[in-house]
Amino acid sequence: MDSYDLVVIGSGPAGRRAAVQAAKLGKTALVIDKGSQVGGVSVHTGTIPSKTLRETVLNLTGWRERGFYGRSYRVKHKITADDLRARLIKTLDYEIDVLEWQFERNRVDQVRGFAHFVDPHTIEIEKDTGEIQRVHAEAVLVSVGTRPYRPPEVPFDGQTVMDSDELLNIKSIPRSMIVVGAGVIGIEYATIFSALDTQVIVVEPRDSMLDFIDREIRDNFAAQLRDRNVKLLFGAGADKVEKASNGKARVTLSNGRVLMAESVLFAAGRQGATDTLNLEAVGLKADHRGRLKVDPITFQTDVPHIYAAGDVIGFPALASTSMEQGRIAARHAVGAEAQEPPQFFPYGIYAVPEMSTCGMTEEEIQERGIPYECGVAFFRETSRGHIMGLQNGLLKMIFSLKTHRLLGVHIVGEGATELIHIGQAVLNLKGTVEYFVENTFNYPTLAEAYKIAGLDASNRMAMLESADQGE
Ligand SMILES: Cc1cc2nc3c(=O)[nH]c(=O)nc-3n(C[C@H](O)[C@H](O)[C@H](O)COP(=O)(O)OP(=O)(O)OC[C@H]3O[C@@H](n4cnc5c(N)ncnc54)[C@H](O)[C@@H]3O)c2cc1C
Ligand SMILES: NC(=O)c1ccc[n+]([C@@H]2O[C@H](COP(=O)([O-])OP(=O)(O)OC[C@H]3O[C@@H](n4cnc5c(N)ncnc54)[C@H](O)[C@@H]3O)[C@@H](O)[C@H]2O)c1
Repeated sequence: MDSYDLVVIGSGPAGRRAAVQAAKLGKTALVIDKGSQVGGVSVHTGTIPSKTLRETVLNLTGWRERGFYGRSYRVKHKITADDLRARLIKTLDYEIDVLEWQFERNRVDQVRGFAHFVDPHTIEIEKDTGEIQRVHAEAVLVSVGTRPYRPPEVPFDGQTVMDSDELLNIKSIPRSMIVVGAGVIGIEYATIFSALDTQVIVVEPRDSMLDFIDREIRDNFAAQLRDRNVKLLFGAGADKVEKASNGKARVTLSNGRVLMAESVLFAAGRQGATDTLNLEAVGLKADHRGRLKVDPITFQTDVPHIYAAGDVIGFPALASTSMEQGRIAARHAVGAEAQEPPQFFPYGIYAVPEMSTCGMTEEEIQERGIPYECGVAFFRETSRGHIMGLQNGLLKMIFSLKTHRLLGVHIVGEGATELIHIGQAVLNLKGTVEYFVENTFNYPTLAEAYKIAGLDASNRMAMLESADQGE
């Protein structure tokens, strides 16, 4: 039986970072994945396909140019599902090639097959060929990720009623779509399809969406969606999803309302892929959503040499954070020094328009009773915004009145997911409003919005401080 310092189950962002990190430290590492190619959900059905699809849609529709040329401007008329897939295939091939090469040059071994535990140090792999292989592991990283939640009563058929994996293989672009669930997946795809002129209705049982985002940013985002006729139906969930005799999909809401559309995207959450790991053999148990509990600093499960990282441990369930978790877990597993995960990480929502956030929202700051002031800049105030024809886009920063430190940065609009990193750096380096006031930014750029928002906040903070001194 082959023996490894680290055996990784799942080749998504957490698994691959962990394996490469262990190999860089001179350890032997094996990655097992049941998929036919490396990369995990991130490469095959999640992050990369959805972001490639978004980019294709923005390019082919001419979305970014409509501020200048009007809402009817199109780069390509009659966009087809094949148009959307063409770029996807090329991008995925490239991603897989890069990953394969990374494993090769770092001497990370790979096996394709289903893995499950036999005992705490032995893992059995069932290969496609039917062959069974067992390996010994000094340490194990469980990074098996999640799969879409598919209730048995929903009649999934991959075309009329689909989950987010199946959406990537649609034969034609639907004229209308009901999106069940206003989580990140639902909202990203709802807005991407709306940009393709699909009439979209979003259904969500809660009274609002994406509550972890600052309310002012969420409200601005929702107003932009409503302005282009995306229907946001909150406060009633989908009770029943059916295929009607006319070939369309029918969704009955918990308040009795009935909706009909050409297609339904069912995006009501995801389920950890732990059910086939035979966790009983190692004395571990997943929760009702298939997730594993870990130590938040070391990523050890209750069995010290078995680690878990990535979506299988739950929030924040991002490719970005999964990679860092995997790296930290691998360092700890092989006895190398590992830093704690950083306090502030960014969250990027690649909707149309995009949003990004880092640090505390205004609501959280109010709850904690911290005295604060906000600074806001609209992209249309920047020269770069004029050049790009931007009519929307907003950057908001929140500062402590006492220490002047940046507490949170929140952006909606073009480039939000790139711009956020300036705010993230200042946050993690404990910077203050003075950083934005005293530094020069490239001109013309959208990053200038930081300067404008910093000045906005600083002016009001100075006013409040001079009033306090006068009292
Ligand atoms: C539609 C969508 C869009 C997303 N967009 C973004 C985004 O823009 N930005 C972002 O940061 N994140 C995004 N995410 C989240 C991101 O994809 C995940 O956070 C990330 O993929 C999690 O990585 P992971 O390492 O946990 O493993 P995953 O990527 O989930 O991969 C797990 C792997 O484990 C394998 N596996 C499972 N069970 C077994 C077994 N028993 N034996 C062998 N192999 C097994 C699977 O085949 C799979 O390859 C998105 C997700 C989805 C679904
Ligand atoms: N850009 C990104 O970073 C990105 C993009 C996509 C996904 N992700 C990750 O993937 C994970 C999963 O995303 P998700 O959107 O599937 O899950 P989610 O759990 O965040 O959202 C599911 C939504 O469906 C709703 N819902 C549940 N039952 C419903 C019903 N019967 N009718 C209507 N709505 C219902 C829930 O209230 C919830 O709002 C997230 O945690 C996210 O971190 C990240």
